[in-house]
Amino acid sequence: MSSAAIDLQGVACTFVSKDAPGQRYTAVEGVDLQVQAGEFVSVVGPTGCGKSTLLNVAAGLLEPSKGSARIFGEPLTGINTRAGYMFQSESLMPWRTGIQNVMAGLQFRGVPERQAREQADDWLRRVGLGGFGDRYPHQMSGGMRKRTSLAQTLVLDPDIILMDEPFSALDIQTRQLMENEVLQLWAEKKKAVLFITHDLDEAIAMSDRVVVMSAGPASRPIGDFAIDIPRPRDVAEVKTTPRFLELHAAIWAVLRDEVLKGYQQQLRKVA
Ligand SMILES: Nc1ncnc2c1ncn2[C@@H]1O[C@H](COP(=O)(O)OP(=O)(O)OP(=O)(O)O)[C@@H](O)[C@H]1O
Repeated sequence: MSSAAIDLQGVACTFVSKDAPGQRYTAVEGVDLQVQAGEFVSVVGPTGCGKSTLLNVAAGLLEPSKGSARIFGEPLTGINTRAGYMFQSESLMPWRTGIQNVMAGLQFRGVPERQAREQADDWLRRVGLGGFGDRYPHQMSGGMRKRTSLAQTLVLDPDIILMDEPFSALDIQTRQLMENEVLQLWAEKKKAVLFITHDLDEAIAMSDRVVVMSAGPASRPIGDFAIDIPRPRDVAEVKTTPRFLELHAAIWAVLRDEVLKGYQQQLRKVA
């Protein structure tokens, strides 16, 4: 039996179609995807191919219509309690300060207030926000809110981190800083990461493996590339190396047609 951190076998997800409510739409089908403990895996693919759907399956937020999800060898039933999440959208509670946001998950788990505050304070410092814990989300920049979200996720010390385009709303400089910081924090603790992104450069720069999904319907992985660029990496610097460019060309050769198919489908939906 596989003891991968995440092991999706033969996963299919069928929804009632958003465009035609009487019909059903199979977003993903026949998906086998594993993330080993300590491995950083990115999933790329055309818009609407089912990347977030797979993440939701791994999170236990969505039960697959077919197939199975196992977490460290155990069948996943209900919410994946070994995982922490970071989504594209804001996850901070606007009525709580930064530190109160970071503490919330610990308090929910029954950690006493003082201990929770100490751990939250420590994580705020590690993400570069020491001394800013008393700010409310509306008093923070987009980058500070992301850092706070990162602290909120990591303070719970999850074995698996699920990230769905966490930095897409950030400007390019802040984004590169955050990507490097995530890599540094990941290198310290080596959690399993499943990272969803539209951005092939980001996927290659961050990951051990990049999985390419086909265009929908019934998307499935059609490419699986080991990223053999040495670590530690600086996400901006690696993009100029010959190996990065080779990998980029090889992956883009697979991804390009799917992106075009995905784009055509979007146009048909709009027409
Ligand atoms: N709850 C749902 N009900 C109906 N259709 C859904 C539901 N969730 C997802 N879908 C459809 O399944 C497909 C895959 O969606 P998903 O959000 O997983 O794609 P994605 O690859 O993450 O997209 P993007 O790259 O644009 O973020 C889309 O066509 C979407 O409309």
